[in-house]
Amino acid sequence: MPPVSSEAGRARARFTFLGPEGTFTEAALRQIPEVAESDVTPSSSVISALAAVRAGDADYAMVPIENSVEGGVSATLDDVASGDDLQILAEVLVPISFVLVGREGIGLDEVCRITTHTHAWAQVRGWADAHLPSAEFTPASSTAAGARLLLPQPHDDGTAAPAFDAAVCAPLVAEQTGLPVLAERIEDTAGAVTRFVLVGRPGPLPEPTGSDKTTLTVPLPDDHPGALLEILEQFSTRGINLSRIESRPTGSGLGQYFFSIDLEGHLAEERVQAALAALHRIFPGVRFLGSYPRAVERMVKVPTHMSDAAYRSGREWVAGLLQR
Ligand SMILES: O=C(O)C(=O)Cc1ccccc1
Repeated sequence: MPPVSSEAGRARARFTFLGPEGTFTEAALRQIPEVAESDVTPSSSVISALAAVRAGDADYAMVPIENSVEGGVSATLDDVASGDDLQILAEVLVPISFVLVGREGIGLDEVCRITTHTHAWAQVRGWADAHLPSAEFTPASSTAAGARLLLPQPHDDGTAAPAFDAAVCAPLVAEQTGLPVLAERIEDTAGAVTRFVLVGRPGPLPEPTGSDKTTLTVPLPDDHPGALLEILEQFSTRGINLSRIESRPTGSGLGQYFFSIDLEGHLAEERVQAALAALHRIFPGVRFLGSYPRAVERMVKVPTHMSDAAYRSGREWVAGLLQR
């Protein structure tokens, strides 16, 4: 990422994340070296974390964007697609494994009410169907927030039972809270990975590394036949590979969609600039959400005729023709 910057006059950068302490998002944030020297404050939702950045109450927010099993995190994809512009500065991958923690004194066979984040539930549903078929699920704002609902609440006199019997969360949360672990490694798919992004306000781009991604959203006009094909053509004719493309409803009516796209390349590259300029010509609502290094390095192989040198030489040739 570019050098971490804080608002004028403030010495330390301010980071926020989908909290509370112990979420997978916090594990992602702790992978950013600059965080050790910065102020870190949890947010209670993805939307409030991004709102804090937009309002200038935080400089950066870490939020989940995509899971290898469950797909896109709609709260993030939708929020960055509208409102004041934001910019992705880095991506982080976190391997995901879940435990089931219980409220004090409960056994696995007594669990009737489970809470966790919807993305966690989607990844343990098979295990829950097999082991706790009649348990009822209630969504929580995050895995760690769900687990904390099993602790005696500050206003309790100790007689009220928690509203839930068990929660699905990271093993770290069991250590942090002392909640008993009822079952371990309960994910249905071993090796699941969640991708998180560090988001700031628009500013300088991270330097190109040759192993970069660029994220965009493209709203689809409903009177534009072949729109998807036209979007894809801008990338394919310039040899640009897409690593993610998904459609999301805009929320403004049935049939209104935008595409959320990750492509392999950096805005500093001529072929990416050319594709974006063409997209903007056809779909003026296109939104640039940042160019940043891939978490796992994979150098992009650019065909010779799509290289910066080839673009430059084409431009110079045309300029020469005009000067004859
Ligand atoms: O709730 C969390 O801990 C999160 O960070 C969101 C999430 C939930 C499930 C898998 C990955 C991330």
